This record gives sequence, C-alpha cells and structure tokens, in this order.
Amino acid sequence: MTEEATDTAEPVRTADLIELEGVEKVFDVRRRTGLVRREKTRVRAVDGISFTVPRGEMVGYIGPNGAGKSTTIKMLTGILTPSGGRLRVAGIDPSRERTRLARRIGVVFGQRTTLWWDLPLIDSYRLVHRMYRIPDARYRQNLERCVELLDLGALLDVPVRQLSLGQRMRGDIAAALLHDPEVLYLDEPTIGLDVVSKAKVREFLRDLNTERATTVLLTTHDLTDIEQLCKRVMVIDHGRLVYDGTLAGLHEVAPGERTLVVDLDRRLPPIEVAGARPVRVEGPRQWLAFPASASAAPIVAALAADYPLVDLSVREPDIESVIAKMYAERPTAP
Ligand SMILES: Nc1ncnc2c1ncn2[C@@H]1O[C@H](COP(=O)(O)OP(=O)(O)OP(=O)(O)O)[C@@H](O)[C@H]1O
Repeated sequence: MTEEATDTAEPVRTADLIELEGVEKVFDVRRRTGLVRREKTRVRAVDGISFTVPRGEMVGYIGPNGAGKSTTIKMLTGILTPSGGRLRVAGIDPSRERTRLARRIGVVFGQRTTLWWDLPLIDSYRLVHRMYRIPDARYRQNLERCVELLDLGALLDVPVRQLSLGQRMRGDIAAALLHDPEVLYLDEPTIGLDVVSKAKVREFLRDLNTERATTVLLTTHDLTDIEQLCKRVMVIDHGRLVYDGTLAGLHEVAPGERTLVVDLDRRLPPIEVAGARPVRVEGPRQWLAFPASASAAPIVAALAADYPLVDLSVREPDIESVIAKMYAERPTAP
C-alpha cells in the first residue's frame, strides 16, 4: 500500500475497519392516496444495525429484496447520511468525509457499471488513475496484476458497451481496485454471469482477500458466492440484523431444502419417491424438494430404478428460501 492510496493522516486505531453502532436510516416518503391527496409515511430502511468487520475479513451481507442492504452500503460509502447511530469506515465518518473515504474504499455494483460506456476499457482506467491521483508506478503495477488475473489483456482496447456482462464485471472489479482500497463493497458481483465467469470472479476475490488482506463486504443472492468466499455471513431483514455467524450455522437455524430437477422421457403424474416430495410438474420435467442435509444419492437411485429418467440436476437452496425458512421457524421474529 502506498501512503497516497491509504491516506495515513489519521491512522485507524482499532482492528475493525467497518464499525456500525445502532445505525438507522429513515426515509420520508409521500404516497398518493387519492387524486390530489398525498400522505407522508416513514420507511425505516435500516433500523438500528450494529456490527464490526475486522481488517482482512470477507463477510457476506444478505437478505431478501428491500431488506436494507443497498441502503447500508450507500451509508458506508457516504452517499447517504444515517438518520441515527454511529458509523465509521477506516476510522472515517463516511458522509462527512466522503472524498477522503473514497481513496480508501472500492465499490462494485453488479447491476450498473462505473466504467465509461463509450470509451475503450483502458481509457476508463486512465481516468481512474488521474481521478484518484494514483502514483504512476503503483497504477502500472496494479493494472498489470488485474489484467493478468482477470484476463483483461484482449479487452483493454474494446469500448465498454461491446463487452459481455462477465467481461464488463471483471473490468469493473479492476477499476475499483486500481487505487488499492482497503475495503471493497461488492453488490451482486456475479449476478447474470455464466458459470465460467462466476468462477473467475470468485477465484480473483479469494486471492485478493488472501494476498492483500482486503476487507470485503459482499451482497449477493447466490449462496455459492457466500459458500466459496465468506466464513461469516450477516442476514438483514426489515432493516434489522437477524443473524451474524457462519454459513453452516445459518443452515442449522434455517435448514433449507435442495431441489432435484428431473427430466423424464414423457409426461407423468407427480413422482412418488421416498425422501423427497414433488413441488412442481411442467410437461416431462418435475421438481422434487428434499432436506439440504440429506444425500441425493438414494433418491436418485430410486428414481433411476422406477422412472424413465433422461436427465437430472440438483439445485442448492437459494438465500431467499433459507431466510424465509428462518423466519417461519422464529416465533419471536417481527
Ligand atoms: N431513496 C429512498 N426513498 C424511499 N425509500 C427508499 C429509498 N431507498 C430505499 N428505500 C426503501 O428502503 C427499504 C430498503 O431498501 P434497500 O434498497 O436498501 O433494500 P435491499 O436489501 O438493497 O433490496 P434489494 O435486494 O432489492 O436491492 C425498501 O423498503 C425501499 O423501498
């Protein structure tokens, strides 16, 4: 890390790079209730969240749609000011010193790019170089590393608008890392990517975290991202932190179901097999749910023996269903 990139004017005193204490964000929303009438309502998007993330940790931040994840990340970058509580990133109050913080953090949004759409990829990097005043040697070194590890060599002269989603995402991740941020926020970094691109992105993030001890807060709907990258996962719902622990622990409090997707050679009534229950039938394709903790092997063997099987695949439980289950089984949940 260089002095310029880390801005050592005010060293971080604690090992925690991200600190939230009772953080709240309330939006006042005007809703139309009649032709002319409007009613003012309050939305508590983030409702008293406290957690800390030590330097070098990679944490999953998950929850259903509208739970408050993006609002939290926007407060952590300084785009939004909290309505209450205390928040520090690398010792800095984000909304008060947004520009200073920008040199210490990187942000990647899976659903929109920070790259210049009409320019070749390399031009976006040159602009980032100047905007962040990255020392030349450091910029070249970081660019070389990203180009190599993210396989960007052949793409540097291609206008961003011509890149595939996976290529663009790798381009965005590189752009977020050229200034050596200590903290990286990733909002759905693998959304819409094919299997190969997902694997590439995950491998890169794992190396980044191991080699550079970059602290990462990862928002995703893909449980595999969490499984492969994060030892710790935080679950937010209705603006509140409802779980903070390991992914294995989350499965224990909310054991999800896996799904067998079965292709038969013809339409048949719902399959009856021990250990699984039919949940959907569409022509010759059927879906069977079974407990995530159980093995698929005996079910598959029974299916193969009794049914005209053409193909089958196993789907992991998605985050939405794990969380839904968690709520169903928490009588005290709000
Ligand atoms: N600018 C805003 N004005 C009013 N309400 C907002 C605003 N931004 C977010 N909200 C509300 O705050 C709540 C939390 O939204 P947020 O975008 O943080 O959720 P999320 O967990 O990121 O969801 P998703 O997974 O769909 O992106 C939602 O009810 C949303 O409608």
